[in-house]
Amino acid sequence: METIQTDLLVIGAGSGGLSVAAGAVQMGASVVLLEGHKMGGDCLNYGCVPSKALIASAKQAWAMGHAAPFGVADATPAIDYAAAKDHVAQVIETIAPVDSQERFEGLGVRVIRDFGRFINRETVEAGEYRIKARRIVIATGSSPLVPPIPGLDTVPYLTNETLWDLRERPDHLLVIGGGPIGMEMAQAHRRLGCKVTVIEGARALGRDDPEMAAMVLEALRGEGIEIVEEAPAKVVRGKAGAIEVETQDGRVFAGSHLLVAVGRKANLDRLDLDKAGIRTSKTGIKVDAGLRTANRRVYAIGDVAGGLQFTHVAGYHAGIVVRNALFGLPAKAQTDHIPRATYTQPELAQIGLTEDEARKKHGSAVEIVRFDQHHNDRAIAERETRGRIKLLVVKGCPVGVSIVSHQAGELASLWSLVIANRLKMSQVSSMVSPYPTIGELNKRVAGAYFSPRLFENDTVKKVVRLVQRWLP
Ligand SMILES: Cc1cc2nc3c(=O)[nH]c(=O)nc-3n(C[C@H](O)[C@H](O)[C@H](O)COP(=O)(O)OP(=O)(O)OC[C@H]3O[C@@H](n4cnc5c(N)ncnc54)[C@H](O)[C@@H]3O)c2cc1C
Ligand SMILES: NC(=O)c1ccc[n+]([C@@H]2O[C@H](COP(=O)([O-])OP(=O)(O)OC[C@H]3O[C@@H](n4cnc5c(N)ncnc54)[C@H](O)[C@@H]3O)[C@@H](O)[C@H]2O)c1
Repeated sequence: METIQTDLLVIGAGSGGLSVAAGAVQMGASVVLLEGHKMGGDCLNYGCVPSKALIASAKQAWAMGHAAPFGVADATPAIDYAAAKDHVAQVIETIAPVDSQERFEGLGVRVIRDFGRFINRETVEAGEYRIKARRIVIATGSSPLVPPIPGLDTVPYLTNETLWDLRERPDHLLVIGGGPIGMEMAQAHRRLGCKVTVIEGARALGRDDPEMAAMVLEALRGEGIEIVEEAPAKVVRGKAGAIEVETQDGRVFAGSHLLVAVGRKANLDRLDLDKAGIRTSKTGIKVDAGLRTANRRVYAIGDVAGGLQFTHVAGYHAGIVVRNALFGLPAKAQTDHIPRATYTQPELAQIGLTEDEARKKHGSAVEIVRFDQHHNDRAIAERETRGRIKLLVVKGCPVGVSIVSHQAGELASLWSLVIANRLKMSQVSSMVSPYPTIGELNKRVAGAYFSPRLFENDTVKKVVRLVQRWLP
C-alpha cells in the first residue's frame, strides 16, 4: 500500500469535487482526487447533460409538428428514439474531456480511480492507496432514491442512471414522481411520441410557487401528458412491457415502461464516516454554514451535503470551500440568491423566496408585482407568449422571483446578482435591455413595480404641472 501525504483530498469527481480540485491545484495546493466510478459524476453522465440533450431532441420533434403558424407546413417527425439516445451520448462525449482524468492530471491533480473510505479522522483509503490530508472534501453526490413500494423489486424499472441506455421507444411511459426529473422526462418522452402518465403523491412541481407551477402543468397537460396528483404509488406489478401502478386511492395505471423519479439519497454508504467522527442527518452529511462537518478537517459539498441539489450549487460550494480550506477565510454558503430552473417548455425558474416563503418571513411587508410574457414583442414574434414574472419586493429590494417562460433559466441570472448584492428596484430599472429580447421582461417587471408609484401618484402629477409652467 502506498501512503500519500497531501494538502487537499477530494472524494468524488462530479460537479463539486472537480471544481474544488481545479481551483485548489491552480492556487498552488497539492491535491489528490478520488473517483470510484465515472469522471464528471451525475451531472455529466446521468443528470443535467443527458436530460437536456434529450429535451433538445424532443424540442426539434415538437417544432416540426407545430410549424404551420409560422408559414411552414407542419410535418410529422419520423422519430428515431435510439438515434436521439445517440445524440445524448455524443453530447456527453463532447463535454467529457473537460471533466477527464487527463485534463485534471494535466492541471497537476493526482487522480486515483477508486472509492475512498475513512480509516481515521484524517486518513482515507482507496484501493492500494492510503491518503493523509490536511483538509478533506467529501463530494460524493447522490443516487436515485428507490422507494419501498411493494412489487417494485419484481418489475423492470428505469431511473436516471439507466434511462439513457434504453434504445426502444416506450409506448407508454409511467413516471412515479412529479418533481423536476419526472416532469422534464415526461415532456421529452411525450414529444418523442410516447404516451406518458405521471403519478405524483402530492402536488406536481410541488417545491415551486403553485401559481407558477400551474401554468407549466397546464402546458404539459395541453401536450397530452396525463398528470395524476395527490396519488401516491402504493403497489407496482407486471412484467417487461406491461406494468401497472396502483395508487393509494385504488386507481390502476398501466404502461409499457416505468421511470422512478421520487428524489435522491446522499452517497454515504461507502465512506465509513463514523471512523472520522462525521455526523449525518436524514438528507446527508451535517455541515455548518462554512460547509464544515463535525470533523473540522473535513468539508462536505454538493448533493451529499443534503441541501439544494444542483450542479451550480455544488460549484458554488466548491468556491466557499476553496476560500475556507486554502486561505482560512470564514466564507459562508448562502441560499438567498441561488437560482433553480426546471427545463420543461415553458421553463420554470425560482430565485430566492417563493411567495409563501416571503410571506412567512416578511409578512405584510411583501409587495408582489407580476408581468406577463404576452406583452413582450419578441415573445409574440416567436409565438411563445405563455409566461409570467412574479417579483416579491420588500422595502424596495427583491427577495424572490418566480419565472415561467421558454427562457426562464436564462432570465434567472440577473435576479441572482440583484438578490446577492441586495440591489434595489431603482437599480434594476436603470438597466437598458436591447429590443426586442425576452430579457426585456426583467426590465418591464421593474417598470411594473414603479408604474403605480409614478403614474397613479398625485404628487408626481402636481410636480410635473408646476415644472411645466416654469419651463421656457
Ligand atoms: C436527471 C437529472 C437531471 C438534473 N438536471 C440538473 C440541471 O439541469 N441543472 C442542475 O443544476 N442540476 C441538475 N441535476 C442535479 C445535478 O446533477 C447534481 O446536483 C450534481 O451532479 C451534484 O454534484 P456533486 O458533485 O454533488 O455530485 P455528483 O456529480 O454526483 O458527483 C459525485 C461523484 O462522487 C463519486 N463517488 C461517490 N462515492 C465515492 C467514494 N466513496 N469515493 C470516490 N468517489 C465517490 C461518484 O461516482 C460521482 O462521480 C440533475 C440531476 C438529475 C439526476
Ligand atoms: N432542472 C434541474 O435543475 C433539475 C432537473 C432534474 C433534477 N434536478 C435535481 O434532482 C433532484 C431530484 O429530482 P426528483 O424529481 O427525483 O425529486 P423531487 O424530490 O424534486 O421530486 C420527487 C417527487 O416524487 C413524489 N413522490 C415521492 N414518493 C412518491 C410515491 N410513492 N408516489 C408518487 N409520488 C411520489 C414527491 O411528492 C415529489 O414531488 C431535484 O430536487 C433537483 O435538485 C434538477
